[in-house]
Formats: sequence, structure tokens, C-alpha cells
Amino acid sequence: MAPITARKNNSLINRHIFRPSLPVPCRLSGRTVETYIWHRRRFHAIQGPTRQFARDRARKRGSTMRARLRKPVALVGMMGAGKTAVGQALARRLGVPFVDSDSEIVKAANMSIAEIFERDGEPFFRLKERQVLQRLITGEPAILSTGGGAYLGAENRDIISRDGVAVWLKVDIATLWSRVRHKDTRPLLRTADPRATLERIASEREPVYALADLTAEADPSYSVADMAEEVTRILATRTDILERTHA
Ligand SMILES: Nc1ncnc2c1ncn2[C@@H]1O[C@H](COP(=O)(O)OP(=O)(O)OP(=O)(O)O)[C@@H](O)[C@H]1O
Ligand SMILES: O=C(O)C1=C[C@@H](O)[C@@H](O)[C@H](O)C1
Ligand SMILES: [Mg+2]
Repeated sequence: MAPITARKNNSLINRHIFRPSLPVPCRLSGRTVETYIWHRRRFHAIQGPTRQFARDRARKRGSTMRARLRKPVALVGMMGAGKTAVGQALARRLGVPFVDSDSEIVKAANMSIAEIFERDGEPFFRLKERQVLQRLITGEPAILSTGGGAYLGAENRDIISRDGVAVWLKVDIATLWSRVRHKDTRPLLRTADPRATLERIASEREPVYALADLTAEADPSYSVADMAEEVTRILATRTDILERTHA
């Protein structure tokens, strides 16, 4: 019989460790059997805590997943706040549909937002935005990402609060700028000094965004998933919005 090399022994051992139902490799050399036993002991030592950890994590995730959204949630806030990116992650997490008012306008018009602004002007865009919001807030639980300027209109705020709740994604200027600076798709930032424009718009709008029912404040270190988790936590502070169905 050809001698079993150390490398071959290891792969055999691994197969038996991860598939313990396989017959014990009793024909292996003494050293291999010792190593095998050592690995199995180690496997059993780590198997318990690892499985417990996996169960805890699944339970934690499961409890979040089993929370039931009771109303439509409209994410509001500045360009680059993450209404679209976080909204998608949040909808997946809660198992509800995701809709985006900007995308719906683009789809309906078959033009980009910049093109609509250019051809028909901002007031026309705002009119379409209001009509789209009215259509999207159906009363069914969903996550609705609004355009950055949508919440400024009093009529839009009424549309949102009639059936749903508004959550402000509050993000500092430096973070917003780092996210929007590389794209020129936002017509309001096509100015000589887009950063100064962003700052001005943010300071004018903040008092209005602050009228939202809830505020989720982003830490600059948050990923999209972290922010979705933070919004979930904030929503869960209101049982009329997010009902936990699993402790
Ligand atoms: N928490 C985050 N961490 C990392 N990147 C993010 C985060 N939130 C958003 N981003 C990124 O920043 C960019 C802008 O985000 P997004 O398009 O979601 O903003 P928005 O609020 O929908 O803006 P707009 O009002 O212009 O539609 C995207 O590339 C997105 O992936
Ligand atoms: O902040 C805004 O006013 C805007 C934000 C985007 O979502 C788009 O709705 C559009 O570019 C206008
Ligand atoms: Mg968006």
C-alpha cells in the first residue's frame, strides 16, 4: 500500500471531521489516528459554541425579519442621504416592496431627471413628483424612497402622513458631499460651486426634514446595511409602525 502523505492525511481527517458519519479511518498510521482524535476533540470543543453562536445570530436575524411593517414608510432627506440605497436594503430586510419616486418619474417620462429639469423645468418635475407620490402611497406597507425635494411641499407631507410615516435620514454634509460629488446626475448641483450649493440647500431644508415623524441619524462609518438596521431600530420604537412578532 502506498504510504499516506501528511497532506493526504489532513484531507482525510478534514473529511471525517466535517462528515463524522463516515467510517473512522482505522487503517491510518498511529500518528494519523492521534491527529484525527485531536481534531475531533477540537471539533467538538468548538462545535458547541459555534452552533450556539449561529443559533443566536439566526434568532436575532429572525426576530428582525419577523417584525411586521404596518404602514408605508417614506424615507426623506437630502440628495445622497441613502433614501434609495438604504430603502432597498430596508425593504429586503422587512420583506416588503420597495418603490422610488424618482425612478417612477424617470420610467413614466422615459427621460432622466436632469433631462426633465432641462426640458420642462423644475415646477413640472415637482408636479409629477406629487402625482407619483399620491399613486405610490397606497396604504399597503412598503418602503418608499422619495426625491430629495419631495418632503418640502406641504401637500406632499400631507399625502405621506395621511397613509404612512416619514423618516428623515439625517446625514452630515461631509458624508453627503463624498457621496454626490462624483455624479452630475443631480440637476440642482450643476452650479459653479456644487459643494456650497449642497450646503445651502441642506441648511434651508433641515427645518422641514425635521418635521418628519422619525429621524434616523447616520454615523459616517455606517454602511448601507448598518443604516438599514438603524432605521429598523427607530421604526420599532413605534409599535403602530413596526410590530415585532418575535421576541
Ligand atoms: N450608508 C451608506 N454607506 C455607504 N454608501 C452609501 C450609504 N448610503 C448611501 N450610499 C451611497 O451613496 C450614494 C447616494 O445614495 P442614494 O442614491 O441612496 O441617495 P438618495 O438619498 O437616494 O439621493 P437622491 O435624493 O439624489 O435620490 C449611492 O452610491 C449609495 O450607494
Ligand atoms: O433634492 C432634490 O431636490 C432632488 C433630489 C433628487 O432625488 C431628485 O428628485 C431631483 O434631482 C431633485
Ligand atoms: Mg434616490
